[in-house]
Amino acid sequence: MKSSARQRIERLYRRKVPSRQVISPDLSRDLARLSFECGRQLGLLLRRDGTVDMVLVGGPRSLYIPDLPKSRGGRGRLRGLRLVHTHLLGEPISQDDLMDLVFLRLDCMASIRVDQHGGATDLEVAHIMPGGVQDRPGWEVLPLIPCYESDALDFQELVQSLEEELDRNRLAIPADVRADRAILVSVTSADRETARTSMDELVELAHASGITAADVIIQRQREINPKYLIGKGKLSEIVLRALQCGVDLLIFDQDLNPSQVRSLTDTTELRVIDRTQLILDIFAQRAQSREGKIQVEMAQLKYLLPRLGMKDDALSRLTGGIGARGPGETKLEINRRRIKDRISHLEEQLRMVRKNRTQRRSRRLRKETPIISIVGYTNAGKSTLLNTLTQSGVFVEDKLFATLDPTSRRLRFPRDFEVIITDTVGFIRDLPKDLMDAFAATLEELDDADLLLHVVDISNDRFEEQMAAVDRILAQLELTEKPVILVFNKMDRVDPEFLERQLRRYGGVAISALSTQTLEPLILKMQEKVEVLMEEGYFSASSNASEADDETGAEETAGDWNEEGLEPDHEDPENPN
Ligand SMILES: Nc1nc2c(ncn2[C@@H]2O[C@H](COP(=O)(O)OP(=O)(O)OP(=O)(O)O)[C@@H](O)[C@H]2O)c(=O)[nH]1
Ligand SMILES: [Mg+2]
Repeated sequence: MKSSARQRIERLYRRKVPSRQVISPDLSRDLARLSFECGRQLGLLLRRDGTVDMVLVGGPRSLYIPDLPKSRGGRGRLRGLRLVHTHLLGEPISQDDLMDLVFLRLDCMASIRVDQHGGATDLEVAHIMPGGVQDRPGWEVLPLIPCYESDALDFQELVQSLEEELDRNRLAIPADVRADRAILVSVTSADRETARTSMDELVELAHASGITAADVIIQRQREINPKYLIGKGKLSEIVLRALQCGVDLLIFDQDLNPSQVRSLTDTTELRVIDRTQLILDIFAQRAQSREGKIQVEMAQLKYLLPRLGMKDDALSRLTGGIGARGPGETKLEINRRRIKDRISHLEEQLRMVRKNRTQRRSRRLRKETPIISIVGYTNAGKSTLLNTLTQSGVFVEDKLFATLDPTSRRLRFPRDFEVIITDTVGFIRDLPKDLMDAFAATLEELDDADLLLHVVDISNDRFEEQMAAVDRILAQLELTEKPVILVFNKMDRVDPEFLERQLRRYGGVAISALSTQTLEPLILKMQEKVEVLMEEGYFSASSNASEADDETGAEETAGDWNEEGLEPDHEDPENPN
């Protein structure tokens, strides 16, 4: 470019537009002329007060906007900058222009059409639509205005009404809810039904983490480009929705690799987390025991590690997690070295916690008390069942993952023998590999279980899928050899005929964990199973058991064995927990 042209372009920085105008007629004329002479698009990023923030020089057909500094105000706000640029071929506002309008949350995007003599003909202005109407684009392109009349459009009024409407949208939501809202996004090649199902679960997971879904966007595409994951057009829709809902958090149903997170956060300027991180967040909120907490922190750190080494700001957004519950406090604190040190420290602690537990457990094993463990998909009603069975105050809540730590209680059967019954954390489909360890640790107790109660929420439309997910995880944990009672819970919520059909098909017992009266068949079945196990000598491995056998002749009748064999335990004050 000639140096005279360069000088003239630089002088644009000194220009100022009256604050009521998008652009003044004389500045649009000068911009058109200069742009025509260099054969390049020129653009001005203008502040609200009409001063020039940045002068942009493009090619004949395009303009590249560099990274803008982080914007004020954050969510639900316009950036306070507008872009006015030239279109040398007299072309209308383009798709790219509209994308920039949305991604940069500009006050407005304007183009000056330049004719073949370098004259400024018309001004075209587009702005975001704060209202968000279904199936309508999130922007509006205003009718052309002749450039010499460009001062007729009241820019100040336009911006004010846009911001007012955005504020209204935002303020319509109570303040305490506002902070914890997100747009849930799924980008998938799966069929509609699968995508929907998975999304429903993500909504539930978000709920369990205390987050409301402001909107749900499912993008099905045949092929997924791993680099961009999602097309620019769709992404702009998401950014618009976020702006319209006053939300700054996106939760993806797919696991995102580090570079996907980076490119998404960079483009959208929103916080982006994936399903794994959401589950980790839930684990972090719910973990009670020392081991649970250690496991969750380890999983969080392991998730973080490969994501280090990206730009600082992206990292802080990443480690900020949902409510800054991530493991890191400040940017500086986080580096690979420290994280690795922390992980080995945690591993060491974990070894110690486990050793203690093994000792505790072997004490318990010697006592010969059968252990029954309740397993099942999350929200199936496991804790409720344990509660009702034992009248104990185990934490029950209508959220996914209400339980993260196994809770044990003693239960005395009608025939007066005792078992230990343990609750477990809910299983979930597609548990990410990295979470499997944390999850398995909370389930290690299951190794000791003599009998599993597989609780199924029969009132859930997808109970079969959930049963399969649980079976899969049991197989992964190598627990398939254990005897299982299939328990169809929430029978109060389904049609009796339907229930009958399922019972015929799968076997098992139906209950409503909420009501003690319905539990009898289950209790009888448990009793029966435990007795069978006892008859099979299931508990006679240790020396204690053979002593008991000698004294009571357990081989003859299980009843005798029950009456006397476990007697000492009834008074044993030791809490198995
Ligand atoms: N209608 C009905 N609701 C039930 C029944 N059993 C449990 N629920 C409800 O289901 C929800 C989940 O119960 P929980 O016992 O917390 O489920 P959970 O399997 O322990 O869940 P996680 O610990 O999160 O895996 C609660 O709102 C219970 O009140 C039932 O028999 N009938
Ligand atoms: Mg529970």
